[in-house]
Amino acid sequence: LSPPSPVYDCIVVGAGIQGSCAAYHLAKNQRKTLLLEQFVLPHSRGSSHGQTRIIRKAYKEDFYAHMMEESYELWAQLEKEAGVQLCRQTGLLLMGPETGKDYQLMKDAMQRNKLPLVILNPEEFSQHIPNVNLTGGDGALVDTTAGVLYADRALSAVQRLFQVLGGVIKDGQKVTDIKPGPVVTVTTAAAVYQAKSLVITVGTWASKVLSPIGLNLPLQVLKINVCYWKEKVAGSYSVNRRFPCFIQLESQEASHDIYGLPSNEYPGLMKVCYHTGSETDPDDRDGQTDRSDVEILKRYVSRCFPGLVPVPAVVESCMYTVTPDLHFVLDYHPAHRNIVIGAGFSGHGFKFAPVVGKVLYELTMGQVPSHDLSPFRIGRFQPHAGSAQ
Ligand SMILES: Cc1cc2nc3c(=O)[nH]c(=O)nc-3n(C[C@H](O)[C@H](O)[C@H](O)COP(=O)(O)OP(=O)(O)OC[C@H]3O[C@@H](n4cnc5c(N)ncnc54)[C@H](O)[C@@H]3O)c2cc1C
Ligand SMILES: O=C(O)[C@@H]1CCCC=N1
Repeated sequence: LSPPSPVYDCIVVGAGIQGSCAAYHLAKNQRKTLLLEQFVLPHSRGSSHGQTRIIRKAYKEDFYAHMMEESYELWAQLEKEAGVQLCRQTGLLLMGPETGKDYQLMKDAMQRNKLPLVILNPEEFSQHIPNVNLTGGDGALVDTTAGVLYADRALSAVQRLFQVLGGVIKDGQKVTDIKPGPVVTVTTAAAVYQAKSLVITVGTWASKVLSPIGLNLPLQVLKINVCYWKEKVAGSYSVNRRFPCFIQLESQEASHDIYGLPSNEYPGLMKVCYHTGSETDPDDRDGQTDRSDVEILKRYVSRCFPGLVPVPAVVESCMYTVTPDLHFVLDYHPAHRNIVIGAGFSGHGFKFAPVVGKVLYELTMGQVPSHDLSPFRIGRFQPHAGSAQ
């Protein structure tokens, strides 16, 4: 007979970057914590895999800019604790119609928040960034604080730190049942676990996990084709030459943003992606084969990045979980205050993970969260539901 499982202070379901960061903060604050993951780690079936993500303070909403102030500090602390480099500063080039709403809002917010930025006029642009064609009428600015986050490395570093702090990870254990109560009971195929509180951070599986416990959120799951493009001259868009990350707003080709990161993980290949995709079931991601976004990217790359071969050399897959307003969900379950949810990261959540982990920990402890969580409340979808302060 195996000994009964202990009652944990907290169980975190889902070991992507958000759940792993929440687990890390719990363990750091002496909470006896279990992190459950359905797949054997590491895996590439969710949203946190792949080698790179953009980190930036350039946001049109002040609340994101404020959260990023702390997130940068927490990433630096994690780098120190883990003894590995997780961020590399390259700057972020933002391009978009000078008179367009998004470009103006972003520029205004950066100036309002006194973020370091450099505005480039067309002459300065072609002098400093000769291998990109700036569209006529587009403004260009650089968020100099921005750069590349090493995603896979960050995820394994956080999970390792969590274990060093005494946390327990059980992978290959899909949670199949959650019984709410003062002590929450969580069932996997292998075992039954109990905890005083539960954090649910299951990425694109959120609807599947939350609806059996009475919560239906308006989340859409999108498959993203992650495209890498070959440099005609190897190294011309390389991180080693400090080529910046970029975001293109309102391009001629696309109704959604296009973004890219310098060549890095696959030398000679630059990552350029479309910030949307086609709806999918997370358990059948590879069954979604729509590539209309790649056609949009080919036209954009051909026009604006003349130093790249305008056909992707590598296409990988990832998924977004998108809310109607593109803001996250960080809140208590409306009916169970000891169940805390982090979901709907809408394709831009990685850079916030240390601060998301911290506020999920604070909600679990019933503490006043260190950031205003009103933009992230479940009640914005369900006006009568209760929510975080
Ligand atoms: C192509 C792409 C580019 C992106 N670019 C950026 C960027 O530049 N900057 C940025 O900040 N963000 C970016 N993002 C967004 C960012 O990567 C995500 O917001 C973040 O990774 C979401 O993490 P998560 O932990 O919520 O989800 P996930 O990483 O998917 O983690 C959820 C985990 O829960 C597990 N799980 C699910 N159901 C169960 C269950 N029943 N039992 C046990 N475990 C379960 C899953 O297997 C998974 O491991 C990008 C995302 C993609 C896809
Ligand atoms: O979050 C980010 O910075 C990137 C780039 C813009 C679109 C989504 N992810």
